[in-house]
Amino acid sequence: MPRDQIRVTRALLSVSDKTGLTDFAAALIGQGVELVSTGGTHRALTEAGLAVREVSELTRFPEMMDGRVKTLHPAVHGGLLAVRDNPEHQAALAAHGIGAIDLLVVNLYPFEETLKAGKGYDDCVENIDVGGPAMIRAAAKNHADVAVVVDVTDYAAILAELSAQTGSLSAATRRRLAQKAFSRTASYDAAIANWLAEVEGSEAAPTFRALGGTLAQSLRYGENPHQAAAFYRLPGTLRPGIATARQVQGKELSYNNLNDTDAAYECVGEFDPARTAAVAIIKHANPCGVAEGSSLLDAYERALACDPTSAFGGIVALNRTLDAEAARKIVEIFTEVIIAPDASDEAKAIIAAKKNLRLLLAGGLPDPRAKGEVIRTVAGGFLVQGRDAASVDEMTLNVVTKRAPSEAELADMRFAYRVAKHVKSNAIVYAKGGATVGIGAGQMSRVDSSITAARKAAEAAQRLGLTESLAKGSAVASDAFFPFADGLLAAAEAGATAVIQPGGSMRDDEVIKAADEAGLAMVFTGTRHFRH
Ligand SMILES: NC(=O)c1ncn([C@@H]2O[C@H](COP(=O)(O)O)[C@@H](O)[C@H]2O)c1NC=O
Repeated sequence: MPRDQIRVTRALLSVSDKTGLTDFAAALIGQGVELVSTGGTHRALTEAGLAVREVSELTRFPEMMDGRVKTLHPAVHGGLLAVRDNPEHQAALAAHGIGAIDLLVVNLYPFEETLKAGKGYDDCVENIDVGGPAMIRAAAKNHADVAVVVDVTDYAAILAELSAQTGSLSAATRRRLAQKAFSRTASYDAAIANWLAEVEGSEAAPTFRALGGTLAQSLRYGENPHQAAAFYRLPGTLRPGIATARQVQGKELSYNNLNDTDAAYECVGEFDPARTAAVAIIKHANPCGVAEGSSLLDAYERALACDPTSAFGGIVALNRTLDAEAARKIVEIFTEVIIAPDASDEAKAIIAAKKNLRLLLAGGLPDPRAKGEVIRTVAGGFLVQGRDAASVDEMTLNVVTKRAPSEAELADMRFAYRVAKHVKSNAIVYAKGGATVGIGAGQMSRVDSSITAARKAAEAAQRLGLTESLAKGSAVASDAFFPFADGLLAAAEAGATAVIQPGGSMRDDEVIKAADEAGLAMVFTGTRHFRH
């Protein structure tokens, strides 16, 4: 186990982000610490009137090759890696005139920021730090004798400890700093590896997978209060979504809010704002109402009508700039989160009256066709797959029944299939006139989802004082094939006249026959939209 206290007598500072640097360095000098630093850091410190040696004095080499080589030298790495109570290491230091370094302060070239700024290939390559991670890893390995600081937010705590412990840092602090240092270099390298994979187009299953992120938000708890949780942002994400959205107002977001808002925004992203206004209302990551409309207000009212009971306490996602009319209507019922590309000032003022209501502005809509990866953990591992970027607009719809769908039925089929992609399997969606009228989600049997969706459509009609179910004359979408005719017949009984499904069941013939007998028009897409 490392010695408990190490006295800090010499520090090497090499930082790209110079926030808080001069105050920190001045306080270190005040603690009697000798400072060494690299070019730009040295410049900043001397300009502030601080006494600091340049690293080239130690290495007896100038910085060269645009800074690609400045600290990659035994005079630096020997000073970081030497074990203090190892006589051979000490003899090597003495023989080569190398001084030990007790504290390393490094933050890296801003690779992630360069990526985020959308800079080109050459800029990204130039911002891959090599000497910094090498020093960080050396100091972190040798945490028995060396402390390594990689985060400017740690400066204050380090100074407090140095001053409380008369210039020393404890083993516990050094271990904590070493852990953070290795997490930093790992997430940095992950960002680089994933960027290259994106640029070059990676293999489907590379031997090694790097996953790295930066804390976006500590969360009070996870899905349940007894689960710890936090939200991490992947580096370089430019696609608008939950991780890039700006929270304008409202209570702190919870784990469930983040998960549900993600589902809501991905769903509403299916609807091109240049073509139509659209709203998705989500509960427990499933849509409970989705609609297009002549305006956001119209779309919201139609989405809400599908299942207002479930919509209570839901997440509302809109595909256009939130306007005052829609905002006024949305705040009439309890809503957890609203997410939109933007909001008018009037809409913001209306939402502001509800202090707890979270308003997130994402700056744009996620492109549902954009390639990307989705990752989920399983016990002891994680699963990686491409995002479901398939769109019904690009599918060939094969009419398999005697009756071909009408134009209106085709439009409803497409709408229903677009929504079904975002409903947990087994997914059944009834839609009419560009609005869902009944959704069955997450049932273990497809026929149960059909029945649930039909019940929802009947209840929606009752609420409106109508005698006929809203499913009457609707199109029904199924995310995967009907294995038997029963689910399809349940839909026909509920009043659907048109069916869209991938097809591909061993019993497709039976299902098609049942559809013909019920007078339905049915199309096969050939593409499944499972979502588990
Ligand atoms: N090549 C090297 O030997 C090297 N040593 C340190 N750096 C980085 O240079 C930056 C600081 O440079 P400056 O002090 O010149 O502003 C730090 O982000 C540090 O991680 C290096 N740069 C890149 O690899």
